[in-house]
Amino acid sequence: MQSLAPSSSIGIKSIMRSPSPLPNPRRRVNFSVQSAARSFDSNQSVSAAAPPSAAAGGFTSGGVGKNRADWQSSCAILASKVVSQQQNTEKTGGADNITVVNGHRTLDLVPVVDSNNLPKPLTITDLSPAPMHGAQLRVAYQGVPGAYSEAAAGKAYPECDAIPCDQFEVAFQAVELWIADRAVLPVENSLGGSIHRNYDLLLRHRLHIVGEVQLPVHHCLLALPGVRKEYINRVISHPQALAQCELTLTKKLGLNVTREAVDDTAGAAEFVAANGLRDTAAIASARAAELYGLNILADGIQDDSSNITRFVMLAREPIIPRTDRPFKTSIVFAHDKGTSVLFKVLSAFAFRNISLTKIESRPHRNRPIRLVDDANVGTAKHFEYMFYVDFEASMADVRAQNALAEVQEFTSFLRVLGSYPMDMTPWSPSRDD
Ligand SMILES: O=C(O)C(=O)C[C@]1(C(=O)O)C=C[C@@H](O)C=C1
Repeated sequence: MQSLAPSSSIGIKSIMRSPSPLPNPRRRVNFSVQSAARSFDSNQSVSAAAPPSAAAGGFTSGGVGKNRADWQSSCAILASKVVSQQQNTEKTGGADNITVVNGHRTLDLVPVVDSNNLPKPLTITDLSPAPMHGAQLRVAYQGVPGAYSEAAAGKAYPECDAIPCDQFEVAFQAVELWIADRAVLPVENSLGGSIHRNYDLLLRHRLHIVGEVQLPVHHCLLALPGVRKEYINRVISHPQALAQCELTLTKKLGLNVTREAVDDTAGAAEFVAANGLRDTAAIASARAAELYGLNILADGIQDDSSNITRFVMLAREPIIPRTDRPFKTSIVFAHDKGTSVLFKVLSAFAFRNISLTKIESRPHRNRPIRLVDDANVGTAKHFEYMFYVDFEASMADVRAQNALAEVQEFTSFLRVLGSYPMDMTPWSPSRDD
């Protein structure tokens, strides 16, 4: 269900799903482990790697989302229905197909969109029963069909059965509970920056990063057939997508209208279609336009042609790191003596000529603030952080092992989130630019 929520601090109103009910009791899962690869954590525990076949995760060819009907029936997915919204649209009394939108008369060409055939996102309440295991790799993503995350799942695992989830958290849990085999989740965008929620969830859950994919994100402005740009008084989409198109919307398209945030881009398209909103446009993919029967009013509306989102692939077990192709390793660490450790950690990589590709810091939830003196008396001195670092080396590389051994001496907490093949796909700008 969706309902209107108050404006966010950046002045974008959110259309959010109502709070999900509590999860069903979890099923405990057991799985065999092998001892080929190690991952460090704060307790110096060792977790094991999957065999290479599972590790590779199936980079095969084909389409996304086959056997959706099977998936739906076996999981009894709850349909998340959108609440009809009061529209700013008035129908003329007599003429059958004429609609007046914002004072403009237009032919009413609203198509009958039957999105019932599309898989509905998993919700937290769907997470108890594991469905029958088919041959295809089941890949959880956040959003509804037509979301960029679905495209990323298809790029990562071309033959996969893509499973929509209504929240990132649900995608994590779907893998943990064996409902899905992998999750593909966005972590950063070249224009909008990091998707912090997923950094926090990576720490809270015990999944391993087993790969990455970079997806060029090509946004379109979508509206119901017959609706023209002049009729639009609201644009809705995922907050990242709104941010990625802000300049184009205002400067190029002159759309100085209300923005509202929704859970994902394709969900915005579905919302416009399902509610017959003739005064609202959605920012989403061309595939979403096709799936929900919308027209593309403008194509390639991202502010920069190099609009790329990086997704990570998550699995229950790590892969065996290799050195015969470029690998990346992601770690997270903290130190109970504050941030001064950062320099030492970074130098452990610099001395070994290991390039860093990303540094991110997040608040340390268990220890948010550091106090002035050891007796814990006095005013707050500074915030405490968890640091996330990605570096260009495999855990099978001795340089990386030595660097991490050194890092472990400086830090009070260290966890390897994953060591995985880098996405080396050559990048080219979006179609129109
Ligand atoms: O809304 C979608 O379609 C998504 O897949 C989510 C998401 C994101 O979280 O950043 C992914 C890629 C784009 O950058 C915009 C939105």
